[in-house]
Amino acid sequence: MAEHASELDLRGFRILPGYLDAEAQAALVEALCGVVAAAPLFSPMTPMGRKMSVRMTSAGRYGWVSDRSGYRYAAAHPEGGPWPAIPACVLRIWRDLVSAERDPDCCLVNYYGEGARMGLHQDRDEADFDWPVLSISLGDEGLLRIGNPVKGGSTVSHWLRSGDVVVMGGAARLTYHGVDRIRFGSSTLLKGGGRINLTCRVVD
Ligand SMILES: O=C(O)CCC(=O)C(=O)O
Ligand SMILES: [Fe+2]
Repeated sequence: MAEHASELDLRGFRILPGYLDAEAQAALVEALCGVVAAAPLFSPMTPMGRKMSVRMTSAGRYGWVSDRSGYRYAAAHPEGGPWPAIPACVLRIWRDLVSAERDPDCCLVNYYGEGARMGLHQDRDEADFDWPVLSISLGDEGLLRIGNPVKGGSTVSHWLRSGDVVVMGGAARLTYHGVDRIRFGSSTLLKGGGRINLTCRVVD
C-alpha cells in the first residue's frame, strides 16, 4: 500500500484520514447491520461491576466480552451462539494495511451513542502484540486521546472522523488510548446518529 497523502503519525499511531470514501463507508454500515442482526449489541460490565457506556458486539472466531469475571475473548456471544463472520469489506482493509497472509480473529464492533465514551486503556488481551490493531471509524466524530506505553504522563488528542483508519502497532501497540467524547449528530452516515468503531485483532 502506498503511503497515504495526508497520513499522520501520532505517537506511533498511524492515522489515515479519509481512507474510506462514502461508498466504502456505506458498504461497511450495510455489512455491519448483518453482523448486529446475528449478534446483537450488548452493554458489557467492567470487572468492577460498572456498565460500560459503549455497546458492543463482535464478528470472527472470537468476540471480546467483559463481565464480573474480567475482560477476555470468547467463542460465543453472551446470549449464546457463535459470532458471525467478519465481513469481506472489513477483511479487505486489513489485508491492504496489515497483512495479506493472516486474517484477524476478531472484529470488535463498538457503538457510541450520545454521551458514550471509553476510558484510557491498553489493548492487551491478545496473545501476540507483534500484530497491530486496526481501527476503523464510522459515523459521528470521536475524540481519540493517546497517552504513553506506560500509565500516566502527557496525552495528545485527535478528532477521528467517519472513514478514518488507524493502525496501532509497533512500539505503540501497548500505548494507552481512549475516546473522551463524540460529537453526536456530526455525521449523517448512521440512521439515528452515533459512532461505530471497528477494531480488528489477531487474538491467539
Ligand atoms: O473507538 C475507538 O476509536 C477506540 C476503541 C478502542 O480503543 C477499543 O475498542 O479497544
Ligand atoms: Fe483500545
